[in-house]
Amino acid sequence: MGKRIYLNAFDMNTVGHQSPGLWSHPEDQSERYRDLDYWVELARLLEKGKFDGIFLADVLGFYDVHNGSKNAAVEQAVQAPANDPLLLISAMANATEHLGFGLTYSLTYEQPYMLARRFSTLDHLTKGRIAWNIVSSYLESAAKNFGLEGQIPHDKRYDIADEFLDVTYKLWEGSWEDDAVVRDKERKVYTDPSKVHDINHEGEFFKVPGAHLCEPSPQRTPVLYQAGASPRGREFAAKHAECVFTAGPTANIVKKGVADLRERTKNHGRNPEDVIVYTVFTPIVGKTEEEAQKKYEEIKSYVSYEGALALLSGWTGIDFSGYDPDQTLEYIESNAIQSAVEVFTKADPNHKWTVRELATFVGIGGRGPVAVGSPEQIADQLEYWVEETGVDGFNLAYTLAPGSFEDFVELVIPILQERGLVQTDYEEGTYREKLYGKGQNHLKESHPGFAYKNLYQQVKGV
Ligand SMILES: Cc1cc2nc3c(=O)[nH]c(=O)nc-3n(C[C@H](O)[C@H](O)[C@H](O)COP(=O)(O)O)c2cc1C
Repeated sequence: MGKRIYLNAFDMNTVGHQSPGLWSHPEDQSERYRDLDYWVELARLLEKGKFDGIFLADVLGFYDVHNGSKNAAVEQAVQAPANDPLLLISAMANATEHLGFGLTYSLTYEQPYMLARRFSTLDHLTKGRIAWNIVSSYLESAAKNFGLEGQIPHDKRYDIADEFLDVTYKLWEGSWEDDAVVRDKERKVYTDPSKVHDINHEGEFFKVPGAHLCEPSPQRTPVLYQAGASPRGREFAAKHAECVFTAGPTANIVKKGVADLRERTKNHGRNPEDVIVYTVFTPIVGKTEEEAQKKYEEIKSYVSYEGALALLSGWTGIDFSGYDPDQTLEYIESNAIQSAVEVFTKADPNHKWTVRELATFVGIGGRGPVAVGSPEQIADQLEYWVEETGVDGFNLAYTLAPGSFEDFVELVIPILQERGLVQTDYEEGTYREKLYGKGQNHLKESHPGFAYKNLYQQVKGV
């Protein structure tokens, strides 16, 4: 058996997600995002295919950089309209037993005290199957609607994020002792108050004097996802993340990013292999290669060029409307996703991307590769990417929802299972146990959040 490949379905509570224009394809049902049954059916399908998790992305504003307007994004449904992903999870969890839920929540527009409570609640309700995709947001339009003049500068967002995480670790790990809750009906004591500690946090950005409002949940700290890819972003990921997401057009580019991340992880005193790295990948599978190619050609004809530019402009912070389609992209410092500019400029000096090429590439599945082929060919490609780049798994983007996931579960999963590359059944237990092994409900000792475990208890004992 080769190395186990981890699989996440990559989705968002919106229309079309990573493939602008494809919502208009007759087979696409992503407009059913408004319908809870749609999500419940999807969760059941993914669990049938033994996916590790569903990763729900989120943004808090319109993609309005292109042409200085939100019109293209609104018209072409470029990650808009977008509903809140959190509210889908209870229903999906109730319909499944093992699937993990990766929920994106931006910390830039949230207080740590509130966010910690949301995730503890979800960890209880999912029986320990929740993960937090830590983002600090990249859209100017979001910042303005949360009352800011504009976005907080790129690297400062990560400084704030560092302190935010410290506060949440204190709440999740340090505030309630393991045996604080006794639920003793005879003595009429639910919780021993001497075992619930105020965290007394007073930092540069946050002040949280009190105790966590929730009792300890199965995982305490949710599984931590992160996708920062700029140097500062990778530093943050190397320190905090248990699962890291990356996206790049070629194996060589992704490989460099993975090696850099693992090196940084080591520098933080963590085992580089403790970080599970996923890259974005979009499969278009047919029963035969010809069928897949036909599907691909058809899918391509539904991609929206304007929509793809709107998406790309939002990610990079660059307005492409003034560019000639044959003009090449050069590196520009940006306050949005710096790595989105970098992978298409600096990362491969031998390849200059024209705007047209970029839009065509991004139009299907965003910033990751598209693989077209028979089930065996797709399985070969996944194996190749793992071997070539050092990633541990994939965030599989869809072209048509839920058809892409149905095809994958029906056609590709059995082959991957036969090759011993993906799980044929789930481990029991929490999401963290399913990723790291039995008994691993909580953060590993080498993780910075672990230091907060029993912190206040020790202080009291001094
Ligand atoms: C696979 C993947 C998924 C992402 N999902 C989100 C998301 O849902 N919401 C968000 O605001 N940012 C998302 N991002 C962006 C990153 O979290 C991060 O903000 C971005 O890469 C900017 O950081 P950087 O400049 O350090 O790369 C995602 C990135 C990747 C690679």
